[in-house]
Amino acid sequence: MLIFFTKNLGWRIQFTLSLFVFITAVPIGLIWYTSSEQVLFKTIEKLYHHSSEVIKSQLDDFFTEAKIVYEHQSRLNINLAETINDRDKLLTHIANILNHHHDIDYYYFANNKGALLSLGKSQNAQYIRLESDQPSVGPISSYKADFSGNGEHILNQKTFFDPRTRDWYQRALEKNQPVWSDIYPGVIDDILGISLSKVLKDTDGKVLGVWGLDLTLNSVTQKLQKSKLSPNSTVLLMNTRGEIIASTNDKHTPKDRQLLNVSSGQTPLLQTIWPTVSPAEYYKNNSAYQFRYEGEQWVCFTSYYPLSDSRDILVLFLTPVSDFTSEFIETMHFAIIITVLLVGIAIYYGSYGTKYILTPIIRLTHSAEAISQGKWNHQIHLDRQDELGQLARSFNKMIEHLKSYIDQLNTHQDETARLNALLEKQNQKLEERVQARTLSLTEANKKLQQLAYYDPLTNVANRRYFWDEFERQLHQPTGPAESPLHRGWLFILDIDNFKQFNDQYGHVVGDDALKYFSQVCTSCLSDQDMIGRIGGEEFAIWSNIIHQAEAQAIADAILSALSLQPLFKTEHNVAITISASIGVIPCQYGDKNCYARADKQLYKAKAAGKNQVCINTHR
Ligand SMILES: Nc1nc2c(ncn2[C@@H]2O[C@H](COP(=O)(O)OP(=O)(O)OP(=O)(O)O)[C@@H](O)[C@H]2O)c(=O)[nH]1
Repeated sequence: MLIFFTKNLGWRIQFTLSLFVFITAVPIGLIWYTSSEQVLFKTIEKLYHHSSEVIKSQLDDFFTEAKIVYEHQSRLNINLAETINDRDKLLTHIANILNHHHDIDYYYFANNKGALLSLGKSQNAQYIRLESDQPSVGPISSYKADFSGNGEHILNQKTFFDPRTRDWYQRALEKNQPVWSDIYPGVIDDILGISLSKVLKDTDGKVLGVWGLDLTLNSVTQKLQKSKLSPNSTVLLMNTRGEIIASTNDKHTPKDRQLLNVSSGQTPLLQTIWPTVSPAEYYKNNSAYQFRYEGEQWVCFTSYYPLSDSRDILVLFLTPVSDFTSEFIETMHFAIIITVLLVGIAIYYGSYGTKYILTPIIRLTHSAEAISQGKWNHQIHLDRQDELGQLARSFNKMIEHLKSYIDQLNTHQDETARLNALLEKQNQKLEERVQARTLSLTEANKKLQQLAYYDPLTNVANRRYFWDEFERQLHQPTGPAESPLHRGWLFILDIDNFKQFNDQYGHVVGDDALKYFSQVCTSCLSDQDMIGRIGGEEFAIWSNIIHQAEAQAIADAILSALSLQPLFKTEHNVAITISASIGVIPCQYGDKNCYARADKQLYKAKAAGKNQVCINTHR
C-alpha cells in the first residue's frame, strides 16, 4: 500500500488536499459543536430576559394606567357626590373615563346601598353596560351599549347582586387609596379579572360608595401573546399560590370561574418545575435553568412583578429548546449540505484537475517506456496550448531527433560491423601467416638447436654439448650418484682402424659406420645415460650407474652387439670393433681430469690390441 501510495502522484495530491481540508474543517467543527449549545442557551436566556423586561414594562403601563384613572378622576373639576346621584351624569362620567383609558376593561361605581352601574368593553369592540334595576341592591341586567354607554338591548340578567359583598368593595373600605383585589369572576359573564377599587367618602367621611375598574385576564393574556418568542413557548403569570393568572397556552384558561392551580394535576409540565421555581428566593433572582420533559429539552426563565404589598406575580417563560434549535439545526443541515456539496465539488474538480494534469504525464511516461524499448511510433498527440502541450510537442520532437540519430547510429554500426568482419578476416589471415612463420621459425630453431647441440651425422650430442652437460650434471647439488664420492662412470669409445676403413670402403660407408655405431650405443643405454661424439670416430658415454659390473655390462653389450650384427651383410661381413675405457667418476675431480684419465686408459686398450675394454676403478 505504501509503495503504491509513494509511486502514485495522483493519490498523494488527493491525500494532501483531503488532509488539508480535514485539519481545517475538524477544529472549526469541534469549536462549533462545543460552543453552539452554550451560545444557544445564552441567547435564549438573553431573549427571555429582554422579553421579561418588556412584559414588566407592559404590566407597569397596564397597572399604572389603572391608578392614573383615579388621579385623573380627582383632577376633574366635577362634584362626584352629585354625579353619583344622577344616573345619566354617572354613566357619562364612566363612559368618558373608559374612552380615555384603553387598557381598562370595565369602570363602575357601586353605591353604599348596593346598586351598581358599570360600563365595559366586550370582545367584539362593543360596550356592555351593567346596571342594577333599581337604585339599591337587587336584580341587575347587562345591556348592549354604545361608546356613551347608552343602549337598551338586554344581554343577560341576574336576579340579585350585592357589590358590597365583593372582595374589591371590602378592601376599598379598608384603605383610603386605590387597592387591588384578588382575581375574581365577572358579575354576569364568567370573565375573570382583577379590580382596582377606591372608596368615595363625603366630606364628613361617610362612605358614599366604591369606584372600581376591572382589568380582565383576557387583556393581560393578549399582552402576553405579544411576548411569545417561539411558537411552542408559553408565557405565564402566576400567583404564589400556584394559580395561573394568565397564560398564552389555551389549556391554562380558568375553568368554572376558577383559576387553574398547579396542584390540580392538569398542568404536568408546570408540576415538573414548580418545586424549583415557586420559592420566592428563586424566582426573584430572574433565574433560568434547563430541564427535560417527555424526552425533550426545555428552558425555563423566571422573574416576578410586584403588584402590591406581598402579592407578587410570578412571570414564567417556558419553551422547548427545539423551537430555537430546529432553525439552528436546519441552518446546520443546510451548512453541512452546502459544505458536503462544496467538498464534493472540490474533490470532483480536484480529481478532474489532477487527472487533467496527470494524464498527459502518465501518457508521457508510457511513451518514454515504449520508446526505451525501441517502439518509435509511440508519440503523444496532445492538443493543448499549456506547458504540458508544450512538453508533449518537445517530447515528440525529441523522439524524432532521437530516431534519426539512432538510424544514423545503426547505419554506422552496420558499417562498423562490416569493417570489423573485414578486419577479423585480415587478422585471421595474418594470424595464419604468423603461425606459419612461427612454425617455420620453431622448426628452424629446432634445426639450429640440433645443429648447435647435436652431431648432424650421428644425431647424438656433439662434443661441446656433451661436456657442458656432463659438467653441469656433475655440479648439481644432488648428483645422480648414490655416494657423494661416486658420480657414475665415463666411457670413452674409439673405432678401431677407422682410417683404414675409410680408405677401404670410402667415407660414405665410413659415415654409415659412424651412424650405425651411435645407434648401437644408444640402444644399449638407458634414458638417464648420455652419449656424445667427442671426436671424429671417438664417442663418450656418461652413466650414473653405481656398480662397476653394470658399467662393464654396458661395454660388453656394445662390443657384443658390434660383433654380432655386422655393418653390411654382403658377401663380406663388414664389421667394426672398438676400443673403450671405463673410468669411475669421483666428485672431487673435474671433467677434464676424468677425460684425461679415461683417454689414458683408452690408449692402453689400443696398445693391448684393440677391440677391448680397459677399466679403471681408481678414484
Ligand atoms: N668416413 C669418415 N671418416 C672420418 C671422419 N672423421 C674422421 N675420419 C677418419 O678417421 C681416421 C682416423 O684415423 P686415425 O686417427 O689415424 O686412427 P685409426 O686409423 O682409427 O687408428 P687407431 O685409432 O689407432 O685404430 C682418419 O683417416 C679420418 O679421416 C668422418 O666423419 N667420416
